[in-house]
Amino acid sequence: MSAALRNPGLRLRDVGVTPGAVLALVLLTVASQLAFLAFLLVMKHISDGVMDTRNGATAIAFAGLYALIVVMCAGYGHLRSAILGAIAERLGITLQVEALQAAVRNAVRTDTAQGTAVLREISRVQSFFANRSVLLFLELIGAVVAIAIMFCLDTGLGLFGLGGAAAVGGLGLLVHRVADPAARAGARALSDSAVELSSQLSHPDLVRGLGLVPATLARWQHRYGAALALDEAARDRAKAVQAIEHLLHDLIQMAVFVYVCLLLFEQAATAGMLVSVYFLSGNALQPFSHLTQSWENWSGGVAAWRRLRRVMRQEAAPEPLPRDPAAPAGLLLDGVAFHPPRREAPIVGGVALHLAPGAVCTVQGPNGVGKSTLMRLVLGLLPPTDGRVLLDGQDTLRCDRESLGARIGYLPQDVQLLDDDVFGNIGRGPGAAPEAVVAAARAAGAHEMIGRLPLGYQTPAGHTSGLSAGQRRLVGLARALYGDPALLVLDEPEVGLDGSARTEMRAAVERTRARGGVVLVVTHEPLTWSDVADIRLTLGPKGAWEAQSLRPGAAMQETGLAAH
Ligand SMILES: Nc1ncnc2c1ncn2[C@@H]1O[C@H](COP(=O)(O)OP(=O)(O)OP(=O)(O)O)[C@@H](O)[C@H]1O
Repeated sequence: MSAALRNPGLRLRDVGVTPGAVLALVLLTVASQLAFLAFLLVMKHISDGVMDTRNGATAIAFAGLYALIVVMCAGYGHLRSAILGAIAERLGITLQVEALQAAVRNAVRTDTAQGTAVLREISRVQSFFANRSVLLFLELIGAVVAIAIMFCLDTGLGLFGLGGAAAVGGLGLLVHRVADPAARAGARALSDSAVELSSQLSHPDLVRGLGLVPATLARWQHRYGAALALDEAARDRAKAVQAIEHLLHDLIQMAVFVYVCLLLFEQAATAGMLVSVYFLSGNALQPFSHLTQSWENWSGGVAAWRRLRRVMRQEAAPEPLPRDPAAPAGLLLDGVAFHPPRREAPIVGGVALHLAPGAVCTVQGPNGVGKSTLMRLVLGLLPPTDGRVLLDGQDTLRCDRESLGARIGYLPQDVQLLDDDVFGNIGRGPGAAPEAVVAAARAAGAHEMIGRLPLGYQTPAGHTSGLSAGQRRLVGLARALYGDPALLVLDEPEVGLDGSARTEMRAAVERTRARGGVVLVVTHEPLTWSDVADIRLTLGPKGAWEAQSLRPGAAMQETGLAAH
């Protein structure tokens, strides 16, 4: 597809990672490091000067200074978290709508549910920003400064700091190598067992009706038990290695302490230095003990961000095209083809057909031949691999979706009603004019049925509403007819409807034709529509198609008559 893209690329700046925010984070980290160094100086002065002079007022003043520095450090930390939290929130808000649309386009284009992975990527990037790992590099700078100060104080001390950081970092890497695969396997097994159970529970009638409950539960309990054991073993292993990590950390700090004690005995150090170096070594080691985990979060966050950018670039909304003034009125299928990658033959093979205003066309063919796919191409939900579809000259793919949506009525094969009441479903959202909703319901033959519902038009219609399949179909048809659409697409509309509902539906199609709308009906029952239809489009395997005029003078493009 060569459509120009509306979204050429997602930049970090668009989601709140502005130079100002980055500068604020750097300054806050530098400020908290300086506050930490000030804290060390205070500790040194209390230990060296005040202890010797035993001046109570100075001790109280230093204690006040100490409290101030602690409060400042907490304040800096809080501000940093607030900035990161705001970035994460803005990222979610900015991306959610566009990413959801990209996910839907991806799901329609690839015919898979992989599009939803986009939403997972967003929360992965969000949690990366909300997490301290994002500050890894800034904290490492703090640790390097701490080691440099240790070197300045004493070369041996510096070597202790450097060696300790390497040892803690190395152990962290080892811990990660040992504990991480097990933790992942445990988490995956738990999530798989939950997915399995919920997929079984989404067909409760089938599971209960066929007496599958005990077998389902036994299977799930077995899987869940195994997953739980795996998860617990991984946790135990992680706890054990974490304890070793803490021990090493404490041992290194203790070794530093003993080393400075020895310097103290040789009068090469002071008591103040002893206290300060203890804290300094903690600061030097701390980022290294989380290094592997933080690095993992970094690479995971960056990879998720890259995948997100790729999908959003690939699935960007096509740039709307202006109306083609040369195109005839009605619906024009201009050599529409769909040949997905990795399929030997096309599913839709270059259909060329013009349906003038007021034409009714039935679409038929064996199961799985591509009828619904053709309807999705017509509605602009699926980008064709070749050709285009124009409704009154407007490309149905490269268009403003909202204004085109208002000109289209679509009853899919599997009617989905939204989690709203009957009124909101027919009126396609809140704020619809009541007369237009009732007119659409009457046109669909659904008004009487809705009147018999306990809450009438206010009856909830979502998937837990308890409406019967036929009732849902009638509400779906009323939604399709709402606003007198210029194009009405009905995908196997007769399924599940009784005789009188079918008669109403045919009448609705005839009324649409009479007011100049184009109607496409996918059907396995051509006889039901034979006296209403003007044109018959028959699809065959490997993209073959044939269009046939059923009435003399029915509007159809000549080239559309050729069988491929
Ligand atoms: N986006 C897509 N990518 C790849 N293959 C697709 C895509 N959409 C549909 N298909 C495949 O095209 C084939 C035709 O499916 P379609 O639902 O259009 O058939 P149909 O004629 O409507 O069938 P039925 O009469 O059973 O409803 C199926 O094998 C389907 O998996």
